[in-house]
Amino acid sequence: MYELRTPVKVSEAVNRVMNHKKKGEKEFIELMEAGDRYLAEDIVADHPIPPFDRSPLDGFAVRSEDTENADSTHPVQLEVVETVGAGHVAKGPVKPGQAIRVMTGTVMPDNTDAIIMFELAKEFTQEDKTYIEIKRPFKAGDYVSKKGEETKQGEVVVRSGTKITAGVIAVLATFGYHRVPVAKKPVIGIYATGTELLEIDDNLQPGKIRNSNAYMIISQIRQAGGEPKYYGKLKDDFNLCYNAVTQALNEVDALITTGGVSVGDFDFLPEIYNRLGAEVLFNKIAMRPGSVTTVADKDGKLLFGLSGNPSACFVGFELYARPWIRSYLHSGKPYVETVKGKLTADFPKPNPFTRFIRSKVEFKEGKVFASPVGMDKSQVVTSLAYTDALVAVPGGSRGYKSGDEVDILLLTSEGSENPLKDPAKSRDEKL
Ligand SMILES: Nc1nc2c(c(=O)[nH]1)N[C@H]1C(S)=C(S)[C@@H](COP(=O)(O)OP(=O)(O)OC[C@H]3O[C@@H](n4cnc5c(N)ncnc54)[C@H](O)[C@@H]3O)O[C@H]1N2
Ligand code: MOO
Ligand SMILES: [Mg+2]
Repeated sequence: MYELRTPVKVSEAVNRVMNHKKKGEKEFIELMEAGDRYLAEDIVADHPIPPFDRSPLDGFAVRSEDTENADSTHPVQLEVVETVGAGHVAKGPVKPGQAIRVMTGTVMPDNTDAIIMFELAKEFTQEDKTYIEIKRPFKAGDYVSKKGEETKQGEVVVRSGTKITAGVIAVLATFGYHRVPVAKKPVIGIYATGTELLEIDDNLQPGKIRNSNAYMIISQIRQAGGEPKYYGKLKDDFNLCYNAVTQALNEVDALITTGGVSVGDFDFLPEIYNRLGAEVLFNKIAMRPGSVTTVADKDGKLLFGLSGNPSACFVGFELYARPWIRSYLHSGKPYVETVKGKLTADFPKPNPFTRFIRSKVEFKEGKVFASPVGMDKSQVVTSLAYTDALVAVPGGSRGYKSGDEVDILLLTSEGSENPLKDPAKSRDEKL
């Protein structure tokens, strides 16, 4: 006899998982290794940017008051007394009637307050001295890049929980972070269960299939920012599975299993959670695929029991494991980002439960479009190759037509601060 399970809504299942979220510790790593990690501290400017008044152009640094009366009929001539490149500091202060030739990035010489770009100054030589002629006045501050105009000292420039992109790396380097405070990656164990599973280099045999889920999950964990620890595959044998799960739990921050979580005679995960005394957060979700997704907590460690069906396994990971991993990484945007967009094809199947249709997203002329990819069944693996979005359609709907507005979950976006909502029925379906 199998137990009757009570399905929870998708949003409720996400909530229950996130009620058990944990924040990873902080660790310091080399800047060169920090790409795609998550900041574990606010980055505060310990100096202004720019750190000094500087020239944003190749030109001449002048005292603006010397140019006050310049016009095309009464040009002003200034003697060029020095040439300074970026990285150098002018030797002396500029006296009335003098100018200094400076390159882009050079600190403003003392007494100068304006920059005249090369193109606006006529240069000439007279008796071994160089002069410039200017035919218009310049104001104090003209073309000067002011100290702190970009960032003031003490400003928070990047918030803790931000994913470290190339741009963040530039900021970290600017402020001298050769060691970067990042959130420690959660170690996520993976076990694939199923007597039918072959290694990927095995030839097919009657009744057997290759284990694709484990490798898919490893990749999903990496993309979410976690550290996968692959333990291999297990035959459907209760004691073998129970011991393996118990052992692995000692070594990981969370454990993902695939398969064996439904109501079949050889689906042992439910009894394993029971025997472990784990708190089962839910064991049925009102969604397809992935209705059997089960999550349990054993002494503060989460066990994600993902379905054996590849598409159900994929979706279960994205909806429940990914936000947990992202919040472990301190991400301020742990949830999957949802946008409104249009379906590009009919999806005539009625939906008793919320359905996540594997899709490919496109942005055209400022609008978002999602095209379902391939067969929409839990068992399917090949359509996953083209999936970068999920179209969420609500339970109880009659099916959808091309052009209908739907919720689109963007799997390659950094994420959202807003928890995933259950998709709402369209207005005409409610009538
Ligand atoms: N009587 C019922 N039967 C089933 C129900 C139900 O409610 N009542 N739910 C169905 C749904 S929905 C799903 S989803 C599956 C879930 O099954 P399990 O999570 O227990 O997974 P398995 O039984 O172990 O395998 C299912 C399927 O997936 C293949 N598989 C398993 N592991 C892998 C892997 N690592 N790589 C690739 N493919 C894998 C396996 O061979 C099976 O074909 O249960 C339904 N049944
Ligand atoms: O629980 Mo399922 O709907 O075939 O994945
Ligand atoms: Mg099963």
